[in-house]
Amino acid sequence: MRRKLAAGNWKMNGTGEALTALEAIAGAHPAATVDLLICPPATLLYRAAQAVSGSRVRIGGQDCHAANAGAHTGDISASMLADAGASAVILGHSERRADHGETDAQVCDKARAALDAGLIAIICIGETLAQREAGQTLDVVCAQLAGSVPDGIDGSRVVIAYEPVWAIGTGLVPTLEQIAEVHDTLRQQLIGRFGSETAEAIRLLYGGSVKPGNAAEIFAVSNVDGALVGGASLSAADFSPIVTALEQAAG
Ligand SMILES: O=C[C@H](O)COP(=O)(O)O
Repeated sequence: MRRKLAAGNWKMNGTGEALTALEAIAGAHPAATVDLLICPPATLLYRAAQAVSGSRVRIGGQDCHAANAGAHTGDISASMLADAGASAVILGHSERRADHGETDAQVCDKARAALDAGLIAIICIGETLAQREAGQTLDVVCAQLAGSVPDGIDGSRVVIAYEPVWAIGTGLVPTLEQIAEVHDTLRQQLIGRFGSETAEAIRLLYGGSVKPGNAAEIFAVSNVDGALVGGASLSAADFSPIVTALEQAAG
């Protein structure tokens, strides 16, 4: 049985005072029945990990380099994230694919490095609006899935986040039928590649304008195992009701 996951991606938001929000999130769910993860900027990782120590909240990074160490100015390796207190890392977010030209092959290499460092790899995929309107959604996400997920994985340590690019930060959300179509297709693709046991252990998150007002209906969709939340993860007032909705969906 997959354990549901509410993950927050703070993106390039937050300095020291944001730890107050993190502590509020942790304090709101002292006995959470779902997994909770917040991914702050790298500058806050260590302090964030200290701040949630002893709580149900875990801390994650937003990217890592594929190499373990070396001459890569400005980059951070997966083992460095782990050393700072992270237990997971987001990889291949559409903002990194767009801003830094990350390819599926690079995301795959990063995921392998993350898994080797003992982190959970949260691999993001999703279509643009133009691709959606051209009827290419399933082809696009299946190609990203095939290219971004390494071979030989432990399914329990891999998370796929389906994030339609056009739904991120826009307030636009796919219909529940559209979410179900993609998530069901992803599950079938994973079963075909890895077999049922591994594929059924992989959690599939939906991301893109998840808010307290739409979380419950999204969490009721088949093969939705949680959410990757951007803007609404920046405050306990917004994130906490999403966590509660996920706990209710978990039963
Ligand atoms: O990683 C998170 C996503 O990009 C979603 O962001 P959002 O909830 O602000 O739309």
